[in-house]
Amino acid sequence: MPILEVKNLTLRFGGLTAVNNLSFDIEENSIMSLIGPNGAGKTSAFNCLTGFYKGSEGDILFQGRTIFRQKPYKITKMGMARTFQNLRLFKDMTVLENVMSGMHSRTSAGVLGAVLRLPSQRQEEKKIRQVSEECLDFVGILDKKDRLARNLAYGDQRRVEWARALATHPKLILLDEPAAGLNHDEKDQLVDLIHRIRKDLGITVLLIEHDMGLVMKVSEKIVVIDYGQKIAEGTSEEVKNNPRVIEAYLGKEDEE
Ligand SMILES: Nc1ncnc2c1ncn2[C@@H]1O[C@H](COP(=O)(O)OP(=O)(O)OP(=O)(O)O)[C@@H](O)[C@H]1O
Repeated sequence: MPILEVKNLTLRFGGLTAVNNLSFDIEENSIMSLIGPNGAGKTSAFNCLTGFYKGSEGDILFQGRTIFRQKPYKITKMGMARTFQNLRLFKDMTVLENVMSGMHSRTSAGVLGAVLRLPSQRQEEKKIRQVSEECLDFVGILDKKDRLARNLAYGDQRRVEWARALATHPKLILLDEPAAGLNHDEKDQLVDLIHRIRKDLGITVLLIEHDMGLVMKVSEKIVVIDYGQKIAEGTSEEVKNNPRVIEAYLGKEDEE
């Protein structure tokens, strides 16, 4: 059963059509990648899925319910989490505080409880801390939880972002270029992490990624877009040998 159904999604910026009549499904508990040359519309499509951009036309169903043009926090609450191409950490907060901050959209004790430090609030805070530590352990940086985010190496800062997204207990996680800036070993660890996110946590993964080695290693399905339109869809083998995909990539390289 698909966890996400994108139906004829179109996004226009004035005269420019960034996403053009795009349709695809993501099966529950699978790993899928959205790829395409620079400027193909991948991030724009991601932003529509997560509510950061409001699509112009089409529909997006998450677990059978429409999320088209919904607010980002509502979509997070429904069980979709994302990371960003550019890190968005609170650099002067600790690693643990950064992860805990991601869970506040899901708390229930309310503002009054927070101000008065009611027992219910303290209980909830304890739970948030525990889950955040579990997520930091999962991504392999629990030992760095009390360090300021700004003092972490770049690869570890990326891990904080992943932990923060995982802490919201998503059903679907969207990773926007998770391998960008990582070294060879870190990329290998990322491949392992993506597999564990699906296998151990039962979370469906959608990624945008330029690193084709990584995409080919983890994806069960790949959707390729160019100029906002889907040009191919299939397994790594199918996509790799598709003449339209080869042309889209080589054509763009020639232009550069
Ligand atoms: N906020 C915006 N306003 C106007 N045009 C935009 C906006 N965001 C993206 N675009 C345009 O939409 C098109 C698709 O851009 P997008 O960033 O989605 O591509 P991409 O596939 O994610 O590229 P990359 O791989 O380089 O990140 C581009 O032509 C881009 O210039």
